[in-house]
This record gives sequence, C-alpha cells and structure tokens, in this order.
Amino acid sequence: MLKDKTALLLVNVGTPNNPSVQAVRRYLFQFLNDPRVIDLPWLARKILVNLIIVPFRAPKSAKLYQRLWTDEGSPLLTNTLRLQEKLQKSLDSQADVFVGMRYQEPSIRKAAASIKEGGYTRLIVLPMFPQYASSTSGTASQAVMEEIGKWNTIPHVHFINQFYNHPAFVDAFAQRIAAYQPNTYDFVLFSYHGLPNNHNDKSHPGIPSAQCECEKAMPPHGQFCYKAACYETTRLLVEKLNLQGDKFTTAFQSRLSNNWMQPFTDKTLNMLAQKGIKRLLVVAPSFTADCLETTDEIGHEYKNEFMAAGGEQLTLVESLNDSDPWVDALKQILASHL
Ligand SMILES: C=CC1=C(C)c2cc3[nH]c(cc4nc(cc5[nH]c(cc1n2)c(C)c5CCC(=O)O)C(CCC(=O)O)=C4C)c(C)c3C=C
Ligand SMILES: [Fe+2]
Ligand SMILES: [Fe+2]
Repeated sequence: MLKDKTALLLVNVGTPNNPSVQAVRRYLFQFLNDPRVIDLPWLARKILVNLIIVPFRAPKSAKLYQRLWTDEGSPLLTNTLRLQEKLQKSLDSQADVFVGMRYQEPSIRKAAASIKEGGYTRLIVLPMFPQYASSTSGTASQAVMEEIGKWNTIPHVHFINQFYNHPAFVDAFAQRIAAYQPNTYDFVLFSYHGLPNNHNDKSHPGIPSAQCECEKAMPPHGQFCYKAACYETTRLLVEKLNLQGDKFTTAFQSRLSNNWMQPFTDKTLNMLAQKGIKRLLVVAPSFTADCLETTDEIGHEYKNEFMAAGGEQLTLVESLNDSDPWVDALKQILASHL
C-alpha cells in the first residue's frame, strides 16, 4: 500500500515586510489591486487604488504599523508562525505545515514551491478566516490554485473554505471569551471585519442583502453569505457562553467607505457609551490571529473613542493566536481531511 504524504498550507492576508511607508505602500498596492478586494473594472481600480487610496493611506497606515510592530515583527505574522510551529509538533508526521501569505512574505508562491519540491501526494489548504468571503478565503484559494495549476502532477487537494460553525472553533473561541468572565461586563460587542455591501450581495445572487434577513437566523441561501456567517457565529458563541439577549450585539469594523456593512463598530461603541455602558468587552471572531485590525483598531483607536464618549473600560479578548485550545481545535477541523 502506497503511503500518502500530506502538506497543510495555512493562509492569511499578510502584512507589510516592515513598517516603513515604502513597505506599507508595496503591501497596500498588492492588496488593493486584487480584483477580489476592489472589484471595479480594471481602469477604475487602477485610478482609485494607485492614484487615490494608496498614496493617501500608506503614510497613515505606516504610522499605525509602527505603533503595532514588536521586536519580533508584525503580530499577524509572528502569531501565525508560532501557530505553525505548535501545530507541526502536535500533528507530528500526519502532515507538514506550511505558511503562505496572500500579500507579501512569506508568499503563497514560495510555500507552493516548497510543497512541490517535497513531492506531497495530498494538500490541505486552510485559509485562516472562519467566515468565507471572496476577498479573503476566495482570493487565498484562487492564488493557491494558480500555483498548483502549473504543476505536472497535481496532488489530491482539499480546500477548507470556512469553519465558523465547526464546534471545535466555537468551543475554542468561547473558552477564550469565558476567561474574561463576560457576565461581569456591562455589555459584550462582537466586532467583525466588514465588507462592501455589494460583495455580500454577490454571495447570493438574486437576493439583495437588504432582503436576506440573516441577522435573525441563518437563511437557507446563507451558506456563503459572510454577513449571515458572522451573525451565526455570534449566536453560536452566545449560546455557549449563556449570554442574555440584551447584553450583546454584533457590528462591523474597518470600513473603507460608508457603503460597507452596517452597523459600524465605531458608531455602535458611541451609542453604547451614550446609553450608559461603562465596561465593555469586545470580541473579534472574524480573526484567528491578533493583527492591526484587532490590537490597534479595537484595542487603541476604538478604546479611545469609547472612553471619550463616556465609557470607563474597553477590554479586547485576545485572539486564538497559538493557544493550546486552538491547536486542538484545528486538529479536529482537519481530522476528516488527514
Ligand atoms: C477577517 C477578514 C477580513 C476581511 C473580510 C477583509 C476584507 C477587506 N479588507 C480590506 C482592506 C484592508 N484590510 C487590511 C488589513 C487586514 N484585513 C484583514 C482581514 C480581513 N480583511 C486582516 C487580518 C488585516 C490585518 C493585516 C495586518 O498586517 O495586521 C488593510 C491594511 C491595513 C490598513 O491600511 O487598514 C486594508 C487596506 C478590504 C478592502 C476588504 C474587502 C473588500
Ligand atoms: Fe481587511
Ligand atoms: Fe445574506
């Protein structure tokens, strides 16, 4: 009996190589020129991204990255590499674990080259996004397909394109939140990375997001609706944590324009402070590793806004990062593919 040799490829967004304006410009240029991220016709995208967004955004984002950067580098990358190491030890000879970032380094291209070189018979691709979006899991999977599509021998390939409702993911995140004793806070805010509204509309053609009503329950067409998956993630987590209905809400952060998914996290924070909420716990379950959007946007920017609006304490729940429960959960998510 021939033995399979399995490679596991963990994919995430990626981060600049260093926090200089030049490196951030390079990163944003690659990121925002991805047609799955800015889905405009070619010329419109080039004009908007290269002449407007990147030149104005790069110096501002570089300042944020400089505040975030540690001696080891960008948290998104260091957290992912630590997870790779721990998962590799735990999986032992079941699979060899590789990391490929969609933008910048270590690139999907280099990871794919190592996998090709290793002569693996099976490849499991795991974009590290709990809820599917074309601009995250979709583009990650496409980039991997473009690489392996050039190979003479294409191995057995499995894409795990979302896991928001996998009991092991829900358990691991709920454990993380439970450690903060959420019932001792006035309110819990579940904040997800937002998307432009038209991106979500495309996930169920013929049913505009406005009619989707996925805030209330998972609709039958909601399999790949990012918004539906986010609301369902909140429902699964609050059920595990036994949170009362008037003690939590869901909102969307990191918008690039007002035409993104609502309610917006910053507006929600202000509204909560005005209603007299003093101690707020914030959970970010669309991320599996801490990064600019959690540590800085929530833990710094939104925290300051909440305090200025009358809040007294905003605590951000640490992401799954390389925690032991997350390593165990990943093994369960992978189990049927190994
Ligand atoms: C968690 C899922 C994510 C979705 C969905 C997503 C969509 C999305 N993002 C942008 C634009 C930017 N995102 C940026 C950073 C960033 N985004 C995610 C995750 C999702 N993005 C992560 C994990 C990160 C962090 C990277 C890090 O280095 O720590 C940035 C760069 C930073 C900045 O300038 O704000 C941009 C730009 C769009 C347009 C989009 C959907 C269309
Ligand atoms: Fe993003
Ligand atoms: Fe929907």
